[in-house]
Amino acid sequence: MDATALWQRYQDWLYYHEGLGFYLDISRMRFDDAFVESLQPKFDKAFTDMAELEKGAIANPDENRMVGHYWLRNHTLAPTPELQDEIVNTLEQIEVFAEKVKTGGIHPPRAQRFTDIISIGIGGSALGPEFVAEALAPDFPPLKIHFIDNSDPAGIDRILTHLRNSLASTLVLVISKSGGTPEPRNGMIEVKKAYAGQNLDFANYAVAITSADSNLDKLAKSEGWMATFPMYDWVGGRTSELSAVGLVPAALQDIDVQKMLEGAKEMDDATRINDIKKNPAALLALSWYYAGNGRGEKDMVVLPYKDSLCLFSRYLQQLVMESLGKEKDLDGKTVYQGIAVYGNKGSTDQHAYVQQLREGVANFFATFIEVLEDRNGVSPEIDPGVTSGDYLSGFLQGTRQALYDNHRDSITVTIPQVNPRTVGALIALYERAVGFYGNLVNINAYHQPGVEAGKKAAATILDLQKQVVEVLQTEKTPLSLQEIAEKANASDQIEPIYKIVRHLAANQRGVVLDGHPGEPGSLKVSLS
Ligand SMILES: O=P(O)(O)OC[C@H]1O[C@](O)(CO)[C@@H](O)[C@@H]1O
Repeated sequence: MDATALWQRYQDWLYYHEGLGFYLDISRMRFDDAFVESLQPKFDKAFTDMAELEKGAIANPDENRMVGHYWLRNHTLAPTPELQDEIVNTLEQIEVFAEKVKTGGIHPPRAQRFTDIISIGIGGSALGPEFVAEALAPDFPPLKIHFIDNSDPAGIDRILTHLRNSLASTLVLVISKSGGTPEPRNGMIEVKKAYAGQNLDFANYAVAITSADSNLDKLAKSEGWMATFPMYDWVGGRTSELSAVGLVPAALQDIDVQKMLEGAKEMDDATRINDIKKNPAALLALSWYYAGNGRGEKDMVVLPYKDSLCLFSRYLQQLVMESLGKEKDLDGKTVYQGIAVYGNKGSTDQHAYVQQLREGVANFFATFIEVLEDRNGVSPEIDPGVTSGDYLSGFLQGTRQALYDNHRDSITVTIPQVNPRTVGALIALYERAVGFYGNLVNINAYHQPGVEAGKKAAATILDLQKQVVEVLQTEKTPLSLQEIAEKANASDQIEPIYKIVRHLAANQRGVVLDGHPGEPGSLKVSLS
């Protein structure tokens, strides 16, 4: 296509949202009108199903749940007065609590103010708050946030070491919808021990965000934690950023949560329009479908050209891949659906993997996220008449062009500024696009059965570890791996047993390995 035709295509397909100053450009996706027409029936169904979902239909049939994250930013849409009240009341509670903490009305026993937050959670209970903190927290927030989002002891130590002199003024958020996920539980227990180590009563510092009656909820209530905020069963973890999960940490950092909700609501309104061309989420879903033939054949590379948005790709990784990565479709047919997502930020990635994008295997489509405002204030000139922001903008245009010239498609999302409204809008846009795409390919985008398999396997390993230790305690003489396996009634588990004892031996857990490390079969295992 020549430059004139491309310019025309750009104008024909450009979506612009006036209220948000938001643009979506899908002109560099090479679909034609016939393709759009062919998807129209699928979109008709997607629009109808989405409307039903918003009215409270059981859109997550496997878990028998409603899917209501859209109600969080417009409570009047929630299907019952009780739900509507709950949404309004929780938001009010969050704002009142955050204000009191920030102004010292609620303060720790031995300090005038809370200065820091440790936020403990994983997956949807971490990625949104991490993304939003990076994107929107002021340079000098009233409370500085630190995240424990794993069961990595060294990672936990790092945070606790940084905070060892300010633990007495650090508020702990424990975020877990189910209240039973092992990683946040481990983090919470370790952090609790650190407080006890400084003679601080953890309950005076801890806040739970979880579902009613979960183990975490019960613990928080029985120990009299500072506060608890609810997670609802109709909000999935990966769409929970605009529930208490994201709003509590955001409000504590002085991020305008009302504006985030406002931006999301405006985007929700825009993505409720039943016309593909006038609906930015439909345009995204259409582009994804086109790129990967509705089978996820191409990866989504997300390139925000703004440092503060660098966690957007990680956030989207869960939203897209946990939602769309499914073995079975809604009819029980094996489909192996999904779209792989990765990315970091431009132009940094130009000096990392863009080489492959431009010239290597063409198994992706790019999404550029462009921010019109370079910085708050005037930029100095780097060269006569040129700023670093001009460079960044040029790099984006250049990479987009270079990819297109080599038959690599791209989408460009443009926002005027990184602010609470535009971030709320981006979150809402992708939530809806994922919902539409799930519908187009006929999968349940709201469950995650695959994650359970890994969790069960991990639990089995921990049970096996207990058995192995019992065998070693009973036997008292060095044993081969084979002997341990037989005595533990786990003859088919020699390799996991080897990994268990090697890990214990590496961590001063009283296990000794004799023999050549490179020949695991020769090892004798005993307790020291
Ligand atoms: O908030 P929870 O219940 O601790 O779950 C954390 C994450 O674990 C998952 O259930 C599975 O990884 C995610 O969907 C969720 O965001």
